[in-house]
Amino acid sequence: MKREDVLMEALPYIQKFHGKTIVIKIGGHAMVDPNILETVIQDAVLLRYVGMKVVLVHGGGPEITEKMKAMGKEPKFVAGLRITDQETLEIAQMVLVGKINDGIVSLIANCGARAVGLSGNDGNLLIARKMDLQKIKIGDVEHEVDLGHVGEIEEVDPRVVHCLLEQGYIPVVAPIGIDRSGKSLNINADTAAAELATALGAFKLFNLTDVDGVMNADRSRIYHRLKLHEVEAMIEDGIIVGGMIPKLLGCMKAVGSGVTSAHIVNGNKGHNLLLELFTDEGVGTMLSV
Ligand SMILES: Nc1ncnc2c1ncn2[C@@H]1O[C@H](COP(=O)(O)OP(=O)(O)O)[C@@H](O)[C@H]1O
Ligand SMILES: CC(=O)N[C@@H](CCC(=O)OP(=O)(O)O)C(=O)O
Repeated sequence: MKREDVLMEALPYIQKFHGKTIVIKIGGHAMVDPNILETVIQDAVLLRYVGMKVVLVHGGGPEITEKMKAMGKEPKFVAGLRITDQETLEIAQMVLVGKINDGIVSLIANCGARAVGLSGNDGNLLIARKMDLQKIKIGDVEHEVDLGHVGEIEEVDPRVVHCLLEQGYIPVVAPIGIDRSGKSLNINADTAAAELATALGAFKLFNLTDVDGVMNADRSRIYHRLKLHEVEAMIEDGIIVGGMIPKLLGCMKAVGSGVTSAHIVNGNKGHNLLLELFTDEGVGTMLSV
């Protein structure tokens, strides 16, 4: 394909997406290489300059795990959610708000746009409540597990994000929520991104992770297009497991509540965000109703 053909293929998409809101979740596994993260940020800034309203939500799971291990703590997960005691919550806040959020805001500035970092307590953005006990099966016996300071989002007040978008800023959101008494809660970043996309009435939700998309049972191929009922069946059949569960539950909720499509894309491959958005074939998995 000639270089001008690439641009001509993108043009109708650029026109269609102008003025639309896109929520991009950058997973911790898509931030391991700083050079790749910089490419993702360059893409996000480009989207902002072609007239899209860009909101970033970031994770940081691998870095929280690393810090926990360095402090002699063993990380434990239930259905992709981290069991969070008081010390783990403090580590998560330090890593997510103190380090990663700040780093992304600086990277955006280096790429020539303006960003503002937020977490769930800013403008009551993510109001949550402590998550109920989770049921897990060990052998034939069902156990109830308390996840600790893990939040389930009750309400999103997107006004602070709207204000920033109107003023041309890129909001960068860390997945820490607050409960109604002002206590912080650790929230899965995929869930936070999906709830935010829904509350903003976003056009698209993007999930940048470390696999090319949603894969089949033996991980030999990816699905480029999936419908809600197909994903439901894949979760039930155990084809979708671990960290992919909150990702897809979030995408399903967003798409079921009016977000036109949700995309799972490999964030570790250069400019995949642009390729998924602006080419006919795309590169990852697109989920729609
Ligand atoms: N059906 C599936 N297709 C692709 N990946 C899957 C699937 N089920 C589970 N996974 C796992 O989900 C992981 C992505 O989730 P996670 O580790 O939480 O990433 P992130 O930090 O980007 O949020 C993949 O690396 C993969 O191991
Ligand atoms: C409750 C819960 O699991 N919170 C997550 C928050 C960060 C996150 O979701 O990061 P990724 O997107 O990189 O996985 C955690 O502690 O790992």
